[in-house]
Amino acid sequence: MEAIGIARSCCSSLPFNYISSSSSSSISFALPLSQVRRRRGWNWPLSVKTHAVRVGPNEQVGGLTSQALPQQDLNSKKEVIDSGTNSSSTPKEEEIEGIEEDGKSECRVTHNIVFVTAEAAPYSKTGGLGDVCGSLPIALAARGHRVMVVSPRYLNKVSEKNFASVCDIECHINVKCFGGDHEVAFFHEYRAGVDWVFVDHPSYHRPGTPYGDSRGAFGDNQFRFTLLCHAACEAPLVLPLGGFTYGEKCLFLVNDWHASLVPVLLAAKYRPHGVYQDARSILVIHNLAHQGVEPDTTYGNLGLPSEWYGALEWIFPTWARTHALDRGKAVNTLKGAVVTADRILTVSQGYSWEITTPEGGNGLHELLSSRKSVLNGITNGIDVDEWDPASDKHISFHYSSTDLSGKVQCKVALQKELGLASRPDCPMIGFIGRLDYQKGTDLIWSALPQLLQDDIQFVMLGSGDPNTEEWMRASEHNHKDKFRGWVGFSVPVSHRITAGCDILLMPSRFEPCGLNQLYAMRYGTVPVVHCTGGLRDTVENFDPFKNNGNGYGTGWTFSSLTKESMLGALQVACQTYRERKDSWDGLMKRGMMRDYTWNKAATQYEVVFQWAFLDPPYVR
Ligand SMILES: Nc1ncnc2c1ncn2[C@@H]1O[C@H](COP(=O)(O)OP(=O)(O)O[C@H]2O[C@H](CO)[C@@H](O)[C@H](O)[C@H]2O)[C@@H](O)[C@H]1O
Repeated sequence: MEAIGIARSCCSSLPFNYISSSSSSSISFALPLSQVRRRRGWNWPLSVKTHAVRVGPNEQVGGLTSQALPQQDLNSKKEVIDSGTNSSSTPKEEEIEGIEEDGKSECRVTHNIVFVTAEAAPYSKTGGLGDVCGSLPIALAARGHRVMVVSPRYLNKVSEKNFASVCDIECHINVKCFGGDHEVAFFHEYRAGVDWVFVDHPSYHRPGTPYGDSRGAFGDNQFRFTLLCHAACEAPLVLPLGGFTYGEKCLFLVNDWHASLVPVLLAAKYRPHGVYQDARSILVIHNLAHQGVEPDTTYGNLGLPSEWYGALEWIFPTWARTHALDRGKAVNTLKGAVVTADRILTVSQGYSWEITTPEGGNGLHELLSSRKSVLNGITNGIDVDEWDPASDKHISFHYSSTDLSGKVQCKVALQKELGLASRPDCPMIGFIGRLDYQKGTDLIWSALPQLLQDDIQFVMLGSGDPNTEEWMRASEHNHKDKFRGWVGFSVPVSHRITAGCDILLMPSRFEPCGLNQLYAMRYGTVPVVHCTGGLRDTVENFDPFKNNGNGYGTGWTFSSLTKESMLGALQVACQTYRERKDSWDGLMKRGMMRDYTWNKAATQYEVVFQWAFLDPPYVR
């Protein structure tokens, strides 16, 4: 094990690779963030005033090393931070983009990165989390980082084939939680430069999605994802992937509540014993609406020391309690990560602000606001190979921004597939997504009768809320000539809808980033979206007069979230489609020509990685 020194007080202790900061006004240099953290008044004792610091060079065991930042990099980094931040603000995305030029090729400072996630496509996917954790690791590996993704090995009849090339590496560990020892095994595949590691346990082998089945969420999800987190903490220490472990100096990227115990475990279980002193963790929030909240009596099951209860403690407000004797006491897994992670990221900049407001914070806005100094947003990229209209294997005709002729052929093929009249000139609107309150499908439900009075075709693909599924089936029955409701989950159909439609509708109540509007724009399908979160950040509202009358924008954003404003935006979009072909062409082409690559986002992640290593890790 490497040399670790336990330290001096916060104020004086800086890891050896810090540069002098006495004249800096930047918070990152003037005040170690762990100290800022301690001043926020969170609900546990603040008495521990020391933390571990590295006292010597930290050689890695693995092949690619996490190096100490070269002095020259630190200087340029300092400039980036100092130039755009005042003493209390978070570095902005523009600043993150400011050093993007540097990152076009391979990254100069590489890390051992461990993604922890409940989903990673193509092995498992119920939504955007799977997409992101299936692509971003590959983009980071291509830039020189050593990357591992740790996720459960879900086996149901449908998903088994997704894990066909994954091998048992015959490494078993016992996880102590839920009152016993639970043996988990590790499976592995090295693909696209990434170590895909799967945690195997009988609780991951059952019909349904990763989270539930037709009867609702699985009752033991807290147990299943507790296992995942414990196993993910062990993986870098015990798995000799390619002959070498990742070792202790790694960077955990923990995604959503399912992975949120990882930073708590690092702080509560490992660091007090001298392990993972040089590791960092970044919480990536894809959706704050799900926080992994369970009764407080379950805390003892999590394998955490009792004195860390405060990190997860969660008291429901009075109005949210179920009866007079309900004291509202719970444990909130995501909150634990918000408290203990070294940095926090969301999947768009707009959403990173929204979650600090009472409207968007799902009860965590005050805590998140208190961590603004380590909170950033980076807009997701997309897998531009999987989603490429010029080569997509799921569509019969191909096209590009320079030759759009295949697009209308895709539309006619889709109309045929769905049994709708083949009408190349009829505006075709699509919706793809989870049938969930978040996605605003209730708005579509209430607006459909009015919408279908117009001469349009409308196709919805989705699964989720049973009532909405039933409504989709009934609407298809009642509007056979205009509406199709495809209930289920089908990636090929989602590609064909994205290619075949003219307009993609996304009336999301909130949208941390949103991927479908990005796919749509890449396919020349014009998004009409509620102006929120990542939708606001990524869809530029159409203005025919801007740009010397040549037009500006890639779609329509409507606000407020009402049936009327949504119908209004759709009406304008359909009218433009019918009457302004030149404007429509401009909208399509501008959307198709944008840069959606993960490489762009990956360079921004790298800046945040550097910031994470500039501060000492979280210790209580
Ligand atoms: N029935 C179906 N059949 C086939 N494919 C389907 C489908 N339903 C959904 N999909 C696919 O699942 C993905 C959903 O992407 P979203 O961005 O809408 O993610 P979601 O809300 O799940 O995730 C959260 O995480 C992502 C990633 O960070 C954020 O973009 C988002 O805002 C946040 O809510 C897309 O690839 C979509 O095509």
